[in-house]
Amino acid sequence: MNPSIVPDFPSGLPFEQARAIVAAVAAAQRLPSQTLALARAHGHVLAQDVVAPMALPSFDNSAMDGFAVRHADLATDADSALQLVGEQFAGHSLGLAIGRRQCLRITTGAPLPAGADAIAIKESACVDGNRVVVPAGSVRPGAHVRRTGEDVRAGDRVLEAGWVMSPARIALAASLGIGQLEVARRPTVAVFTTGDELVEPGMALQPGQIYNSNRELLMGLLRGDGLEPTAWPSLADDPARVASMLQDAASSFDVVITCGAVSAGEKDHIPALLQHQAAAGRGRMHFWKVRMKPGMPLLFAQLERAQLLCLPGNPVSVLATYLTFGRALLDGLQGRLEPRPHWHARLASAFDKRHARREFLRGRLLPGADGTLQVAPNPADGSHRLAAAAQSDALIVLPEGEHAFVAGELVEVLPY
Ligand SMILES: Nc1nc2c(c(=O)[nH]1)N[C@H]1C(S)=C(S)[C@@H](COP(=O)(O)OP(=O)(O)OC[C@H]3O[C@@H](n4cnc5c(N)ncnc54)[C@H](O)[C@@H]3O)O[C@H]1N2
Ligand code: MOO
Repeated sequence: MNPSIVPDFPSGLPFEQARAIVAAVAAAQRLPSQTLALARAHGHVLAQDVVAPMALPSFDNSAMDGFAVRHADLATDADSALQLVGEQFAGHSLGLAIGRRQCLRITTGAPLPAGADAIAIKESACVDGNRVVVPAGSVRPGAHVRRTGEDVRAGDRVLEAGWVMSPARIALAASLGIGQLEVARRPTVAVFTTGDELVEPGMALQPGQIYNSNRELLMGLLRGDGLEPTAWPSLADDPARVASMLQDAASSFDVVITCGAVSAGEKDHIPALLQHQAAAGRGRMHFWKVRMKPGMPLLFAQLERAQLLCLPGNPVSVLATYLTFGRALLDGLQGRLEPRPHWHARLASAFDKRHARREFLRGRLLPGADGTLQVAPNPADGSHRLAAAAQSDALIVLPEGEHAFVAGELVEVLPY
C-alpha cells in the first residue's frame, strides 16, 4: 500500500481545531453510565448529581471531650461551679437535658444534651466529685458545638455530574450514607505498537533493532488515568496484518491507540489503510496531522464503533500526543467536565522557538528564588530524546508562531 495518499479529510490542522474535533467526537460518543458500589467508584467520573439525603452533621454534637454547659451560667469575671448531672458518650443518644448551673460530661461526636449550648474542654475544667469548676472567660458562646447542617443541608447538591470521584468526594458520599453511585463506564482501550525494528526488553537486539519503549509508556499513562488497557504483541510493518488486527480490536474496544506508521515513510501504512476503510463505509477519518511539535503526524479516525488515535512513533511524540489528545478523548468519552491541571510558570532559561507549530517542550518545575513556580526547559528537545522526558515533569506549552522566549517569561505548563 502506498502511504502517499491524497487526503479527503481535514489535514494539517491548528492544535485548537484538532482538539475541538476530539471534544465533539467524544461528546457524541459518550459512554453509558453504570451503577457502582461506592468502594469501586474511586477515580470514576460521576454521571449524575448527588443530592444530600440528610444534613451533615445530622445532629448537634460536641467537637471536643469535656463538659456540655449553658453559656449563660458562666460568669466572665469569676470561676463558675457547675453540678455534674451525667454523661453522654458518642454512639448512643440518651436524650439527656441540663438545667440551670448544671453540666454533662461529653465526648467528641456525642449528641449535645438539650439546654446545652457550649462545651468547656476537659483540660480547662476542674472536676471534684460531681462539681465542675469552669475558669472565668475560658468558654466563648457556642464553643466547640457542631451544629446540625452546618456542613451540608439536606437537599444540597453536593457533587455534580462530570466531577471525578476523589477520595474526599467518595468520603463525602459515604458520610451521607450513599452506598452506590452512578458513574460513567470506563472506556476499554487496546494498545498497539508497530514497526519491524521493535524488540521487547529482555530479548537480544539484532543490528538495526531497538527496544519497544512506547508500549510501557502508553500502558503507564493509561493506567495512571485509572484505565485497564490491553496491549497487543507488537505488529510488524505488514499492511494486511495491521489491517486485520486493527479491525479485530475496533470491533471489541471503545478506543484503539496505535503508535508509529503514521508519517510519510514507505512503511507508514496506517493513514492509507484507515482512509480505505472509511471509503468502504467502515469508519471515518476525523483528521490527520496537527500543527504541533512533537506529534505532528497524529491521526484520529473511527473504525467500526471504535475511536482510533494513531500516535506518531517517536517516544516523546507519544507522551505529548497522549497528554494533549489521548486524555482529552478518554475524558470526553466519560463526560469529565473538570479540566486537567494546567498552570503557569516562569521560564528559568531562554528558548528560541524557530517554527510556527505549537510546541510542547519538556521541562522541570521548580520553585524560583521568590517562591513562584518556574520551569527549566530541557535543551534536548528531539522527539526521540526519552532521557530528557524522563528528567522532566511537565510539558511547556509554547504557542503558535516563531518567538524568542526570554528567561522569566510566563508560559503555560502541563504537569505529567
Ligand atoms: N519525510 C518525512 N519524514 C518524517 C516526517 C514527515 O513529515 N516527513 N515526520 C517526522 C515526524 S515529526 C515524526 S513524529 C515521525 C513519525 O513517524 P511515524 O509515526 O510514522 O513513526 P515510525 O516511523 O514508525 O517511528 C518513528 C520513530 O519512532 C521509533 N519508534 C516507533 N515505535 C516505537 C516504539 N514502540 N518504541 C520505541 N521507539 C519507537 C521508530 O523506530 C522511529 O525512530 O516521522 C518523522 N519522519
Ligand atoms: O512531530 Mo514529530 O512528533 O516531531 O517527532
